[in-house]
Order: sequence, then structure tokens, then C-alpha cells
Amino acid sequence: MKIINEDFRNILLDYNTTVALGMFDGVHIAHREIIKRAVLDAKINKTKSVVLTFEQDPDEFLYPDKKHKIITENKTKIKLIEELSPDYLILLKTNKELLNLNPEDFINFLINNIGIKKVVCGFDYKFGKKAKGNIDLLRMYANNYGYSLEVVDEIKINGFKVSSSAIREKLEKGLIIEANELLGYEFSIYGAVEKGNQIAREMGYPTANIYVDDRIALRNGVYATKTVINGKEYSSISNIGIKPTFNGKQKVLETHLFNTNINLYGKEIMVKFLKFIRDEQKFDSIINLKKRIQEDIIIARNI
Ligand SMILES: Cc1cc2nc3c(=O)[nH]c(=O)nc-3n(C[C@H](O)[C@H](O)[C@H](O)COP(=O)(O)O)c2cc1C
Ligand SMILES: Nc1ncnc2c1ncn2[C@@H]1O[C@H](COP(=O)(O)OP(=O)(O)OP(=O)(O)O)[C@@H](O)[C@H]1O
Repeated sequence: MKIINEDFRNILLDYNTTVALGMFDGVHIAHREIIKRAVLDAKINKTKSVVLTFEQDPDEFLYPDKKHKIITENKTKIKLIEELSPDYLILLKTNKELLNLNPEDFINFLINNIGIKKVVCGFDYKFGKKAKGNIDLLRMYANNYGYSLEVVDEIKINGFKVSSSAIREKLEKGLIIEANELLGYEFSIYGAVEKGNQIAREMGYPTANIYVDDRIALRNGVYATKTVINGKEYSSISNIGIKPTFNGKQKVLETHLFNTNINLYGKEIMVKFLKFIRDEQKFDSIINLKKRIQEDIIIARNI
């Protein structure tokens, strides 16, 4: 997968393409269906498959003072989309000029710069200035401009629409099992392992630390997890939070792998969340923290 992260005016693809459109926060079940259909269509019709999205959510760009929550930051999102094997992932630089394009101008951009022969999107896809463009408009222009449109009908689970907003709400409550059901995979955070303060190692449970984006919606706390390193999966336990016992400020994901003693510094790992165990707490002593972590490990091993 080739990644293009550019201002929209600098992009010019020299191919016929099948494009999947959306913000794709979380790359959930419905997003996956859209991307898979685009990839399949491109194979059949010998075009290039393109996932077209924004580097930054337009809502966050337009309202920077609003507290913005996300399911996946770009590093993890790129990894998840890569697993679906499109030829290109385009992360458009989010700027005023892009957000000011009328829906018709955005369609022109898709035709002239992206080379669309086919567009795949969801039934409620909105685009262009003030989100005024919709699938009716895309359909109206299709014949004249020589592209076709494939719309994915509403995907529901247990009677509710799968949506990034619903998943963010579940994550904020630590409802990881419900969130995973809507995602269609286990909620994951991907990153490079950095050095911590080595205190955990002294306490007898070495951890791999990843500094995580503050905007990630997941409730701080302890989770049973699985960790993938170089394609191999390990059982693990993770704490996401700021380590209040040590008056920490920065959000860190700390993962302790069971039954292994490999050096993870500098390695890229994918942590997959299975079950919420408890909230992160401020302990009055390191001994009590250690005791509690030993209990957490027993719980996690049983999950
Ligand atoms: C399973 C687990 C649970 C944890 N729970 C808490 C907690 O409730 N409160 C807290 O302040 N730190 C918690 N931590 C983080 C520890 O404070 C941390 O491992 C320790 O400070 C060592 O950090 P270091 O890796 O930077 O040396 C937890 C860590 C793990 C692995
Ligand atoms: N449940 C769904 N069924 C079918 N298509 C969907 C569904 N949810 C999203 N889509 C489509 O996925 C693409 C990406 O949309 P977007 O990222 O805005 O999704 P969303 O999950 O609805 O997010 P939000 O909850 O933030 O509005 C769009 O084409 C959208 O129509």
C-alpha cells in the first residue's frame, strides 16, 4: 500500500481508480465492508484501489476548542487499512481550502486528480462544504462523468447502526466487548516501544511502554490484552493511563507479556484489547500497587 499525505491540489494519480470514501475513524465493520468492496472491484475491473480520507477530522479542524475523541490515531489507522490491501491510502491534508470545496468541486477533484471510475461509500456519506454533498449528488453526476457508484446499505448490529460515534462512547465507558463487536476486530493500539522508568521491571513485571495519543477515547484502566509482535501473538495485561501513583501526566499504554522475556525496546507492537478489568487508581504505596497488579495478572491470565 502506497501512502500519500498531501494537500489535495498536489495530488494527481495517473490511473483509473476505484475509491472508498469516508473518515474511517476506527476502521469498523461498515468501513471494512466499503474498503473490501473497493479492493475487490479494482481487482475485477483492473483499476487501482484507493482509500481516500482526511489526515485530520474536519470537525476537529473546524472546532479546535471542542474536546475531540478518536478511536484510532493515524499510525494505527494506517496499519488497519493496510491489512485490507488497497493499492493507495490517501490522507488529504485537512485545510480551509479543502473544506471550502463545494460538493461539485470535490467531485471534480475525484474525477480530475484521482481518476475515479468507481466510487464506493456508505448510504449516509456526506462531503463538500458544510457536508452538503450526498449519495444523490454522486449518483446524479455518475453518468455524465463516466464513473459508477456502489452504495453500502446501513449495517446494523443488534438493531443499532454501527458508527464511529457509538464505538467512541463504548470505549469511553470501558465497554470493550461491545466496542469490539461493532469494530469487527479487537480494539487495537499500535506503536513503537519506548523506555519507561524501569520501575516495573524492579517490581517483577517488565512492561513495554507506548506513549499514546491523548485523544484516544478508551477509558483509563487495566485490561486483559493480546500483543502482536512480528506476527506472533502473546497473552498480556495492559494499563492505559497516567500512573497517578507516580503523579504522571502523560498518557501511556504499558503492557506486560506473560511467559516471555524478550527485549521490546524499539520494536513495533500491536496491543489488542479483550476485557476491562478495573479503573486506574492512585495507590498510597508501591507495595499496594504491586499487590494489586499481581491480582490483576491472575484475573487476566484466566481471560
Ligand atoms: C497491570 C498494570 C496495572 C497498573 N495499574 C496502575 C494503577 O492502578 N495506578 C498507577 O498509578 N499505575 C498503574 N500501573 C502502572 C505502574 O505504575 C507502572 O508499571 C510503574 O510505574 C512502572 O513504570 P515504568 O515502566 O515507567 O517503570 C499499572 C501497570 C500495570 C502493568
Ligand atoms: N453502519 C454503516 N453502514 C453503512 N455505511 C456506513 C456505516 N457507518 C459508516 N458508513 C459509511 O462509512 C464511510 C465513512 O463514514 P464515517 O467515517 O463518517 O463513519 P461513521 O462511522 O458514520 O462516523 P460518525 O459516527 O463519526 O459519523 C461513509 O461512506 C459512511 O457512509
